Amino acid sequence: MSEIDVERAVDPIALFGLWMSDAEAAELNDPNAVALATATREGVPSVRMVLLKRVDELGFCFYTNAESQKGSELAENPRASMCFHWKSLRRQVRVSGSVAELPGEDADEYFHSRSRLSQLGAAASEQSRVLASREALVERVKELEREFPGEIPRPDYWRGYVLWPEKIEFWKDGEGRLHDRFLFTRSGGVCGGVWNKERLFP
Ligand SMILES: Cc1cc2nc3c(=O)[nH]c(=O)nc-3n(C[C@H](O)[C@H](O)[C@H](O)COP(=O)(O)O)c2cc1C
Repeated sequence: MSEIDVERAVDPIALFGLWMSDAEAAELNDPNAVALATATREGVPSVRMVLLKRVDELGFCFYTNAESQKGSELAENPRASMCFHWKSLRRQVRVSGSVAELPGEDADEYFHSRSRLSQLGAAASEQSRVLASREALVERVKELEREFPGEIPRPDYWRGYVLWPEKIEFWKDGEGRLHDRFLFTRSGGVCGGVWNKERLFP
């Protein structure tokens, strides 16, 4: 991707797609890994990695346990921020906005597209709660294997989320710390809207 493309870009979602393709070609693993920051109602922040599974007209989609720390925080404060860092490309993308749950059918489809082992692991995990021992987790997986020899039902707490971007910032390493930064800000309501683009000091 050339400099000119970043400078000329008017659609941040399309630009993100191009950068993600570059990352898929360049990164050793998990180019879709992203730091997801959430906060409590009082604004106490927390951050962890998740995998971005899709970007579409609704926004940036990921899947997790609704009863985890992030799930609880999103339930009480449905706003979040994401930060991608592709080391091999020396690029960063930050995204922030409001978060909504995806429909159950969407979560069903993705849950059942995963390997049986991943489905068992998700069903067995009371994510973010205290676990007495590793053996207890392995035993829980074995129980579920016996209970569900066929399809494993998606646990109700296993859900998809979509971050509706209000701001997307692209950062690209430059010589002598003269990095390029472009901030796209959406205006004009929750459906569609218009992107405004500004260059920022590095
Ligand atoms: C590269 C990477 C990708 C991850 N992807 C996910 C994911 O897609 N969904 C998820 O629930 N946890 C994922 N995790 C685990 C989370 O970082 C975290 O440990 C877990 O979700 C519990 O977070 P919480 O207690 O803040 O809710 C991933 C971890 C790493 C290192």
